[in-house]
Amino acid sequence: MTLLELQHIQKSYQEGLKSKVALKDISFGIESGEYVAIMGESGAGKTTLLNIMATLDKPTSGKIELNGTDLKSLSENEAAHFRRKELGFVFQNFDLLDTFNNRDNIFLPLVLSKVPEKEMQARLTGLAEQLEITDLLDRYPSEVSGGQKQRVAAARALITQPELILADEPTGALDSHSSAQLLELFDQVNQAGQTILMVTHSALTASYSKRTLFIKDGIIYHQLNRGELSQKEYLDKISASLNSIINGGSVN
Ligand SMILES: Nc1ncnc2c1ncn2[C@@H]1O[C@H](COP(=O)(O)OP(=O)(O)OP(=O)(O)O)[C@@H](O)[C@H]1O
Repeated sequence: MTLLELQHIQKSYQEGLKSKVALKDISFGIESGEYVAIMGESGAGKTTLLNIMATLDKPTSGKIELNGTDLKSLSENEAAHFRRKELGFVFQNFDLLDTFNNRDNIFLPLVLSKVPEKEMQARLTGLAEQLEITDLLDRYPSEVSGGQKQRVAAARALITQPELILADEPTGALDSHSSAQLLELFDQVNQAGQTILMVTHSALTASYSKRTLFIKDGIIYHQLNRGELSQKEYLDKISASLNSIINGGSVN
């Protein structure tokens, strides 16, 4: 079943009198249960694309549907409701609230959805252990490191068990041990049926996905499927594609 469908997405930003094209013509579909990475050079339009899929921004033209809902037609209120219900965000700017401790930050989306406290606690225990944040739950976001904040934010995104997880550089602030843990957790939730779409600069992070899309010049320039490849073989292919794309060579 197609979960997310983008057709001829174009996005321009107004810069004074000039208009700058960030996305020229993007079309692709994501099936329910897929695990997709999006790569591309700095400025290629990855965050722009993610923001459009997250209903935080609207395309200038083109069609985008999630589970049959036309995301372009949602009002601000409808978009907020939609995000809470359907999406889990693991974004770079964490967005944790400093007036709540980490536990309450993680619980916040469940409180908004009126999930009983016992159920909230049950969901948190395993997640916190896997992300190694159990000892940090009583602290405030300002009292933990950038990498720890990122793991708290990941717990907050995963605890709602959203159908679609959108991640922007999910391992950006993490050391290699924490990165591997988060990516293993992503693997598990993906195997349990949740769909993941992540933007990353890291070929290693992308090698955990099942499919990698490369953006260049505002279009999907190339894509790779992991298929039966080992993670190492897939990583080598991603790195080779990235090199060719950056150096202007051909990709295969
Ligand atoms: N609000 C904005 N106003 C004007 N231009 C913007 C805006 N946001 C992004 N851009 C431009 O659109 C292009 C794509 O930006 P975007 O942030 O999507 O790239 P990216 O691939 O995520 O880059 P990075 O890897 O560095 O985060 C860039 O040229 C950027 O300068």
